[in-house]
Amino acid sequence: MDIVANTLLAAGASPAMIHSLAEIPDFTPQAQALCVNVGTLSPSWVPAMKSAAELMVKLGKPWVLDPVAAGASGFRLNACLALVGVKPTVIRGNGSEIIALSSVSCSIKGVDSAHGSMDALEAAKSLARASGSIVAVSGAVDVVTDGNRVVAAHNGVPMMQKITATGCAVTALIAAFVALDPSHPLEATASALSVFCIAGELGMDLAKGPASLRMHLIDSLYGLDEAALLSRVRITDL
Ligand SMILES: Nc1ncnc2c1ncn2[C@@H]1O[C@H](COP(=O)(O)OP(=O)(O)OP(=O)(O)O)[C@@H](O)[C@H]1O
Ligand SMILES: Cc1ncsc1CCO
Ligand SMILES: [Mg+2]
Repeated sequence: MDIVANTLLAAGASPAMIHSLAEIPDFTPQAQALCVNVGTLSPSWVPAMKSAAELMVKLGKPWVLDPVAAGASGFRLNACLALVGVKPTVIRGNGSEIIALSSVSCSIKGVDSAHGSMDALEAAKSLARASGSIVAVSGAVDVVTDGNRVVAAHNGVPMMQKITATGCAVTALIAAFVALDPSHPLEATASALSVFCIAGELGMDLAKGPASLRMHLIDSLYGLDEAALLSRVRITDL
């Protein structure tokens, strides 16, 4: 929750971390986008997540799902599948999570991925077609698809995997980007992944290891300007 909220603040967005079902009717209509993250899921949170997602759909606003460790337990997988049924605008996971959600058999080793993003490309396309969501798979190359078109975002550094919840943070950043451009969710998703990964590259130039990268990534995101972005961004069609 810390790195997610601070990533959003550094990017100029305004985070609010909400769990209680009692607050959904008052709070959700004020949000321009919703990010649902099942990382530390407990049973009482599931109705709040579903209710918030349903309200966003009713209001015609975007919502984004991070299916953390989706295949690691039946409880998580069922909760994630129920949330996919509420039509997320975007689903962003690592390779193992997208493969699990797409019902292709796979082995899970916890919240980290045992699969590269390219291993999950076909799973991502079929999940996008079945759900109607944009599906993004993070990894050395981030892939984003609507089920037909596939784009790849090539920025980032491997050390980002050594900071917990960089994936969660970039999912929240995707929600912020989709809020600004709701009619282009694929482009907004690829852009958010690129921006976050370029901040990682700039941060890595100053970092000594994961803890200082975490700090420098957030500082670099805060200070990122158009010139640095345009000189580094690498998004291609696949
Ligand atoms: N090998 C890599 N090279 C470059 N960038 C990477 C690499 N691996 C991950 N990233 C970037 O790190 C960020 C987190 O992606 P990752 O796939 O590790 O998410 P995740 O497994 O869901 O992480 P978490 O569960 O800790 O939140 C993404 O922005 C991704 O682009
Ligand atoms: C380590 C961890 N456990 C539950 S959520 C989370 C953050 C990375 O997804
Ligand atoms: Mg994750």
